[in-house]
Parts: sequence; C-alpha cells; structure tokens
Amino acid sequence: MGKRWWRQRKKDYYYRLAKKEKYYSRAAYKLIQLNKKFKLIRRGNVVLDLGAAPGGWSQVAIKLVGSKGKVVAVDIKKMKPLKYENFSFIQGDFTDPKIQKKIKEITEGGVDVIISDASPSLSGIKDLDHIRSIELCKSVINIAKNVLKRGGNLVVKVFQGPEFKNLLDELKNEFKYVKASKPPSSEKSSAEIYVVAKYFVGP
Ligand SMILES: C[S@@+](CC[C@H](N)C(=O)[O-])C[C@H]1O[C@@H](n2cnc3c(N)ncnc32)[C@H](O)[C@@H]1O
Repeated sequence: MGKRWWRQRKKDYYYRLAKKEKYYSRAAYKLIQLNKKFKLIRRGNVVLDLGAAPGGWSQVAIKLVGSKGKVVAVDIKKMKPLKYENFSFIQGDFTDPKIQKKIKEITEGGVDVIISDASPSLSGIKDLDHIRSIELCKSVINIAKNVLKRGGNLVVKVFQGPEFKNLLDELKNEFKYVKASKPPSSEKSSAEIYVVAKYFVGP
C-alpha cells in the first residue's frame, strides 16, 4: 500500500475507532453491523471464521459467543492468537482438503455460524478478483456442507461481478433466507458485498 493509501486510512473514521476500541482491524465493524441487522451469532454458539487474520471478526465473535461458546479461526497468514480458552487458530489454506479435515476435527459436534471475510490477493483486475472471490465462496459453501449444523447461519464476502447471481442461487438451495448487504463501514468504492444466509437446510 502506498503513502496516499496510508494517509487516507488514518483519516478514516472506522480505522480510528478500531484503534481506540482495540480491534485488530476496521473490518470488525462490518461484522458488528451485519450481526446487529441480521442477528447471526448468539451466546454459546460455535463460530468458524474463515480468512480471519488479523483477527477483528474473531474478536467480535468471541465477545458475542461468551464463555460457553467457541471460535475457530483459519487463515493462511499468522494471526495474533486471542487470549481466550475457547479460541483456536488453524494456520493454513481453507481450500486445501488437509486443512478442511483439521477444521472438521476441531469443530467436532458441528458449527452454528460460519463467518468469512476471506479475500483473494487482489490483482486490481476486476473480473479476475471477482472469479477468485467466487472460488473462495464456493469453498466456504463446501465447508458449510460438511460442518454447519442444520439451522445454522453463514455470512460471506464476495467481490461483485457476473457470477454473483449464480452464487446467490446456490446459497438459496442450501439456506431458507439469503440476502446481500453492504454494511455502512464497507467502503463505497469497494466492490465487496456480504451475503447473509440463514437457517441451513442441510446436511
Ligand atoms: C480482509 S482479510 C480478513 C480480515 C478479518 N475479517 C478481520 O476482521 O481482521 C482477508 C483474509 O483472508 C485470508 N485468506 C484468503 N484466502 C484464504 C484461504 N484460501 N485460506 C485461508 N485464508 C485465506 C487472507 O490471508 C486475509 O488474511
């Protein structure tokens, strides 16, 4: 990121709020706002955070689930572990079947909510970033089919483009309620949008 990007970032309201409230990322407010609107995470839930680093969403999730819940975070990058007994971190690529096996083992008993803010490394080429983002979403859906409890919820980030409607249709086959939403803290200039899917019908 260039100097201009950093200058703008420092002026950004949510960036400064995240510093003040000790969140590891400004992205934390996206989950706070989505959860307020859609009531995705409840106390005692088991939450799986796919593409979790640096950890803002996991921080929000661990507060929401409380001491009786659990948060499992996965990222290719290293993440500063949260100091909670009910938090675990798997370092790895969640599209890799070996990592998916680990996820299944650690979430034995099932997951109530999957949250994914995963983003491919951006090329700046809109169509390419869109297709890579759709591939990540498909992987998230496959993991959901393996670990999500019946009635469970999911929220996933997508970079919009021509495949977006197909993705929504795929989710509509698996969940009773599907809605796309852009929280106020998501930058208007970004093609990102979040798809909220509630009440998993499978497995
Ligand atoms: C925008 S960041 C997530 C920010 C996070 N929600 C927060 O609040 O701090 C996207 C993350 O997705 C991760 N990611 C992308 N593809 C991944 C994959 N296949 N497996 C694991 N992590 C992945 C990246 O390494 C990156 O850390």
